[in-house]
Amino acid sequence: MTDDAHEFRIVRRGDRDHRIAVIDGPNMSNLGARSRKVYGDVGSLDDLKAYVAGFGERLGVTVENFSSNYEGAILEYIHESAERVDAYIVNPAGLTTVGEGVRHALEETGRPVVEVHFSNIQAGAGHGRGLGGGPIASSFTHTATGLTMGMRQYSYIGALTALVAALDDGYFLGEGVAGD
Ligand SMILES: O=C1C[C@@](O)(C(=O)O)C[C@@H](O)[C@@H]1O
Repeated sequence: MTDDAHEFRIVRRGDRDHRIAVIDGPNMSNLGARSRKVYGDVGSLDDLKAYVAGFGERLGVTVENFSSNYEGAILEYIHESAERVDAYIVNPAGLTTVGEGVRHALEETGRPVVEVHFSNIQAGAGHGRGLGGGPIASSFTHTATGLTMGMRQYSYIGALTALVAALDDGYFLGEGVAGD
């Protein structure tokens, strides 16, 4: 197969350069040294950031990466970025079950928020794409716009692609419902 066989063509219904913030929470800075079984072969958090930003470029949007091991730093980033970004993708990582402050800050931006995880955090113990120890309950999902998980780094690509389609779709984000 040629490289071309692995490319896919991107056709968007809009052409606006949306700005999408991708936030990685505590422990993601250690990505290169984490469990291969759960996190796959991404070499480092910087590699992940470059991969997601590069995909954003191909989609015609701007990806703004932010990561921190400190909850307060994540809160301050959300507060100061809310005016300029169109949507958030967040891997709450170590804050997944306890991140009420971050969840609330994201909710208060009024922007779409897609939660992402490498693993399927709801999978049972022994599931190939789960965390190993069995399911955990995210405190983010109940106010998120959407969720992608269980597909390692591709969860981010799924979130980004769906968000761009949604941002291009005036009905999705507006008051109206398609068909109104
Ligand atoms: O750090 C992480 C990463 C994670 O959010 C994931 O991407 O699968 C899953 C969380 O349970 C864990 O604490």
